[in-house]
Amino acid sequence: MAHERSVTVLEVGGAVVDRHTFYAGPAYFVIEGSHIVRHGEGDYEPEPGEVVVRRWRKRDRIAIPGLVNAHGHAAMTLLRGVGDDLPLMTWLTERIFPIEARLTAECVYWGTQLACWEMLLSGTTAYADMYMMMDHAAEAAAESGMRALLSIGLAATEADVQAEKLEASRAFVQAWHGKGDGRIQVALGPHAPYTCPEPFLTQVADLAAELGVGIQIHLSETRGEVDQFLSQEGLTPIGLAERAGLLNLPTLAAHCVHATQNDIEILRTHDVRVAHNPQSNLKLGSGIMPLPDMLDRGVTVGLGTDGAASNNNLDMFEEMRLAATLHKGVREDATTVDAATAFALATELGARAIFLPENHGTLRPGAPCDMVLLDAHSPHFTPSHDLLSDLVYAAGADDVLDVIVAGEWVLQNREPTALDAERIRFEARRLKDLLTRG
Ligand SMILES: CSC[C@H]1O[C@@H](n2cnc3c(O)ncnc32)[C@H](O)[C@@H]1O
Ligand SMILES: [Zn+2]
Repeated sequence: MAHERSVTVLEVGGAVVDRHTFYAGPAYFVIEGSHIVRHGEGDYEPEPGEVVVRRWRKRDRIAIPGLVNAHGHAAMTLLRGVGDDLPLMTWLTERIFPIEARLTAECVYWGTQLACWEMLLSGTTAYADMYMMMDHAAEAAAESGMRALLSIGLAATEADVQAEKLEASRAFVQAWHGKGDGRIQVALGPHAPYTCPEPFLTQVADLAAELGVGIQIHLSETRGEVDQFLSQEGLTPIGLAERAGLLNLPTLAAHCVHATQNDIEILRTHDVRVAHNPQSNLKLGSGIMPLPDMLDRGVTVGLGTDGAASNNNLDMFEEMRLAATLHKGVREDATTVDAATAFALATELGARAIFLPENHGTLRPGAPCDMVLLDAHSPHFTPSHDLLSDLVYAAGADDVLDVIVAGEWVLQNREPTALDAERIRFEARRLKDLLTRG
């Protein structure tokens, strides 16, 4: 007799398992605990030993893997609309840093809850976040049910402040790495070479090696940054990060807009993961990252929104579509970054970029059940010639109805199950008034 296993069966009207495998019509998934064990076309047929304990009938839904936001600053949702239409350095130093100096722990907590709510509503199940007062961000992330890679953003030029920040990062790793049934992961977060002197970057690398965690950093975001390092150090910011020893750790580098061909070789050699943030880079006037070159050279790239004050939303459907269209225009070649590639950037490759294990960002057997259910009756899927095309070029956040993470429903009919949307709205408005008063 076959060993009995309790399973949940989910029946859907269509599904994308990964960029290569999809069902244009009825399909089913068999879920055991938090993981997918198999999927198939049509109606569910039990296999020996399977005891169906729950059956979710969702033939009016299309299942896709949860989207992965590979770079952001979650609590900046409270700063949405602050300093629009300015270049990065003016935006940061004249508008963002002064208002961030007024942020409190409750701003970070409610700003992160607001970000999680917004991300769930647009089909994101995992995200990377670098910010301040991160214990409060971690608490909010854990409560949301999402997966998150979290880092305290480190920016310090004085030795005593640097030492203090390193100790805070050590404590944060000890408190949160692996928490929430493994959904919360921690990395060290040196903000950028222009806010962290090289010896400090090396200290961060040494601490990451000691603690067994990775790194998130901003690199080569603007031409001005690259020119500054070339003239002062004779190296690009990516070259400097390599010299400082950072790239020997698992590293997630945000932006890399002005990466040179030599920089791309450095990224490839060290298997650095890159977060491409096309909307933020355009809005801040930073430029366009050489995505096709990176992909051709085998660099792992994910997509990110960056913070809500430079995007100005956290919608990964928009990033996916922009990544697919922007580079076609730049190269004057409609075959560049096709729909399957754009979809992979927002799912499977994004998961690799933020160091999630094998199979994350897919609905393959063995993958965690991190799934988004879209409205199959939406005009965007009516009629459907090609599901991947519909997802990348037509669909949007409004098509998201339900979100499941690790087999648990975290959004049901567009209502979060673990977050209190009304309270988040109330607190966000109250805190905005506090932040901007007198
Ligand atoms: C020290 S916590 C993180 C820090 O990063 C700032 N930030 C937000 N967006 C960007 C960006 O595109 N480039 C560089 N820094 C950015 C954020 O405001 C925090 O101060
Ligand atoms: Zn950033």
